[in-house]
Amino acid sequence: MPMIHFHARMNLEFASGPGLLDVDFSLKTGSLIGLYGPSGSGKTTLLRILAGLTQPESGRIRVNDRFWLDTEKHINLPTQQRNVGMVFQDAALFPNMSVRQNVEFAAENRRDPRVNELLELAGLQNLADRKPVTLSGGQRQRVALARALVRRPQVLLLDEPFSALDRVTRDQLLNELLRLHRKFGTTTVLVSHQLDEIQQVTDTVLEIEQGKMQWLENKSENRRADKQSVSGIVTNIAFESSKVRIQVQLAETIIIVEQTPTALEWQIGETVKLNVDPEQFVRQSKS
Ligand SMILES: Nc1ncnc2c1ncn2[C@@H]1O[C@H](COP(=O)(O)OP(=O)(O)OP(=O)(O)O)[C@@H](O)[C@H]1O
Repeated sequence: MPMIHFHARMNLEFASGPGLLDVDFSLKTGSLIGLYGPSGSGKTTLLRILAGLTQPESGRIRVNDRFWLDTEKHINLPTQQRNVGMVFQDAALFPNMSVRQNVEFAAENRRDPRVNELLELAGLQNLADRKPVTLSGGQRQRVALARALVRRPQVLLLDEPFSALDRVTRDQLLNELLRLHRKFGTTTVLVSHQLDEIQQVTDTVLEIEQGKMQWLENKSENRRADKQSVSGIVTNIAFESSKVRIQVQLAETIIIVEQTPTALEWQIGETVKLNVDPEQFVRQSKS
């Protein structure tokens, strides 16, 4: 079965002091995995090692039959030869090029039919002639995703690509990511420090903390089971700059739910159902 094997050890300066990044995992080619962990735990470093942007003290990366890295044998393929696509939090698009030109520029051949296919799949046809400066953050990230996929990468690396976006846009883009993944089957690593974001697209989650890893598959099942559906009445809606704080009265508890203004569908006095996840809500006792 086509697999990716990754093993790397590297000394890092964590916030708490020096420590070792020590990661060893295998995944099936074509899978979508989440890489989850707190800030400074080693997620970006792991992606950089995969991409060939950082070299660990020791390690081995095998993608199907090809070694990208083998420190014992002094193999270390440069990034250009690793065939990875990358999307970061802030899409660095070429400002002087249109959306179409940005995607074409990344393609091996400007006339590759994949350019049009991706513009269409990412919902960018109507924006194809616009310059990045005229796009919203979500639209820019769509262009970045299309650009990363146009070269048919073997591995797609996504480093918190949607974390600067509002929740509604983020959810939309996560759905689009899932659709693109199902269509192309590109092996994808999605980094986030928000577990709920990752769990929207995959149950296969690698947790990394202070450079040490563990698989979270079972924990994610448990977390889902933890959620409870409860009914409550909306008792107050307060608009703040970029969000809405909605107060929902349950039997014994008042819960504050934060939403973006565009997602607001509730009215005061309405009975609503909440899927309660303790990490998503600020609980307040009834006074
Ligand atoms: N080349 C390096 N040498 C030594 N230490 C490093 C190196 N690169 C990063 N670090 C340190 O390793 C730790 C992990 O960094 P990394 O960027 O991988 O974390 P992260 O999990 O991606 O964090 P965030 O979610 O904030 O982006 C940090 O404390 C960082 O300062």
